[in-house]
Amino acid sequence: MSNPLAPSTGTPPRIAVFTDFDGTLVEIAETPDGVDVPAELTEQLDRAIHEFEHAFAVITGREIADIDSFLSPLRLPVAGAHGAQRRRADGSMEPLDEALIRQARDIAQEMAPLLETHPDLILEEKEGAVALHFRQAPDLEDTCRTSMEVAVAARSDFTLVPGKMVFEARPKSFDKGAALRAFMQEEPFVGRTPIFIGDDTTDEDGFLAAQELGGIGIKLGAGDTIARMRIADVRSVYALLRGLGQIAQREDETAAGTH
Ligand SMILES: O=P(O)(O)OC[C@H]1O[C@H](O[C@H]2O[C@H](CO)[C@@H](O)[C@H](O)[C@H]2O)[C@H](O)[C@@H](O)[C@@H]1O
Repeated sequence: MSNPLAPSTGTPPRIAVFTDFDGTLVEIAETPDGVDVPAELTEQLDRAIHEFEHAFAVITGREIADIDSFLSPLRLPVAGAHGAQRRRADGSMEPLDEALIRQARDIAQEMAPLLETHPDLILEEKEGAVALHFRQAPDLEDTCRTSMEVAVAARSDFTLVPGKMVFEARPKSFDKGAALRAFMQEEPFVGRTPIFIGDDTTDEDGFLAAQELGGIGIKLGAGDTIARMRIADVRSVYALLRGLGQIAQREDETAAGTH
């Protein structure tokens, strides 16, 4: 597939757009529940869905239910819990192995004593994944890492991924790259050129998958990355989505002869 931003001599490739959520569509907040979702964002995404002919999905560490709640009334295709959960564009769910759900629950339970001792820590128990947040207690970073390492080491199906002031346990068989590849095999994504936008280390798998499929990874902010493009911040993501949406719509109108 060709680079969607390169000069094209024929019909421009249609794009499929994938974005991370926290730190990409919304600014990082002090707590997982504390994020501010501006009305401008849901309006922008509502437009984007139509401009990208529904080839738009969120790929996130959050649970799908969280994304639905934050972006209500939108119900987008979403890969949640780092891909362990996946809702396709037709609304159907990819089933998740019960054993993985159970193991994630067990990891969460093993963190209970730590939470009792340190109430500033926040635990998110997700379907198939667990996040232990230490943003309110940065001194406990090493304690959190060790506790999660021990829990994950006892379960060969799981791996530990560090995020922004958080340690997350997720199944080894899922990551954001695998989620992007799964979407790309389905309508309306199939045959399009993927663009993945993200800000965090867990987004690197998404950048790699997008680029291996002929598309582009776009990283927000500083830090090492394999993404081929970089933009500054969340506001730039809104501007990028607006611009890409306008181009996609204009190309459709031109192809339909209405321009
Ligand atoms: O893949 P993402 O969409 O980037 O989700 C990654 C994790 O994001 C959330 O935690 C992060 O954002 C919180 C709110 O801004 C912040 O308080 C926390 O310190 C960050 O780590 C979310 O709570 C996790 O479940 C996601 O996995």
